[in-house]
Amino acid sequence: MASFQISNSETQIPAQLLIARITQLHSSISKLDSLRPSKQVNALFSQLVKLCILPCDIDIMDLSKEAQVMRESLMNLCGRAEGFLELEFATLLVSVPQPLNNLNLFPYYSNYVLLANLEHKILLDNGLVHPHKVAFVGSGPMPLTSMIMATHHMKSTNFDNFDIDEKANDVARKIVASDAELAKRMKFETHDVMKLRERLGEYDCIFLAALVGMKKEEKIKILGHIGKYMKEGSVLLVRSAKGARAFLYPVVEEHDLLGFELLTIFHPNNEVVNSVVLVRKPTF
Ligand SMILES: C[S@@+](CC[C@H](N)C(=O)[O-])C[C@H]1O[C@@H](n2cnc3c(N)ncnc32)[C@H](O)[C@@H]1O
Repeated sequence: MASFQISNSETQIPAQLLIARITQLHSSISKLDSLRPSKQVNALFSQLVKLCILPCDIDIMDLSKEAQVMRESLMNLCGRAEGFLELEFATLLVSVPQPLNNLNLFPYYSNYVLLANLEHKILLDNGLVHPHKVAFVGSGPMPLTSMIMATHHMKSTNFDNFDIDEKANDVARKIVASDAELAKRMKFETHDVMKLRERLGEYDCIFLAALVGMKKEEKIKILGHIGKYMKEGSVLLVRSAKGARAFLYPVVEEHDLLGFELLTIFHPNNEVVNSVVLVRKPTF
């Protein structure tokens, strides 16, 4: 297939052209020996992210079967690479003094700052002003959202971070430990979200990371499980994706959120990748 460069113009990119280019990148990424950070891996993924945030009128529901299979594979490759990137960077970070002063060196730090600002504004606009307790499910080795929220927006809130991966929690705990006040408010526990039950009823707000529940049926099961146990009147912030960004992350649609009151769905058009879906558990 001819290789072509897509200009960064603001005009819409034809969907077929974008899908062809993403398919090329998927083929290159699939052939990599490792997804751990390297010059080659980083270059391919940054090209992919740049493509997926271009203005393009693409609906993944209209994809061909072949393109749907490629998308599933690409999302998993991206999720694994993101995990490796976070683990490698977090491990490096805890080897230097004052790790919290160096978060901005993380490649996607500015995206997370923009995403946290957006998510905080959406929470404020929907009446969540000073939450006492917040849970972040799928916090990872680099819990940037919790840390940015706790230090910039919710300065007296307690964050319980849950991740299925003990290694992720160990290194995340070390990053935060360098700030005694923050460490008091930031806990990290190793649990599969599906094994959390009454605990989920303790929170005013629960964040569900985009990478928790990669397949549609898995995501719906997780949403139903959280909905069953979260306390009435509390809110759930679900990260989703739209358009070409859906080649990077799973899509959560309104009809996936049975039993919830939909408060807002926000789709970014800047360098932020995730869409933000905010729902509330109704009070009966
Ligand atoms: C790498 S982090 C990336 C978070 C990213 N910023 C996002 O919004 O998705 C995603 C984390 O979700 C965790 N995870 C995946 N499935 C999970 C589950 N069922 N329960 C708890 N954590 C899970 C993974 O271990 C991983 O560390």
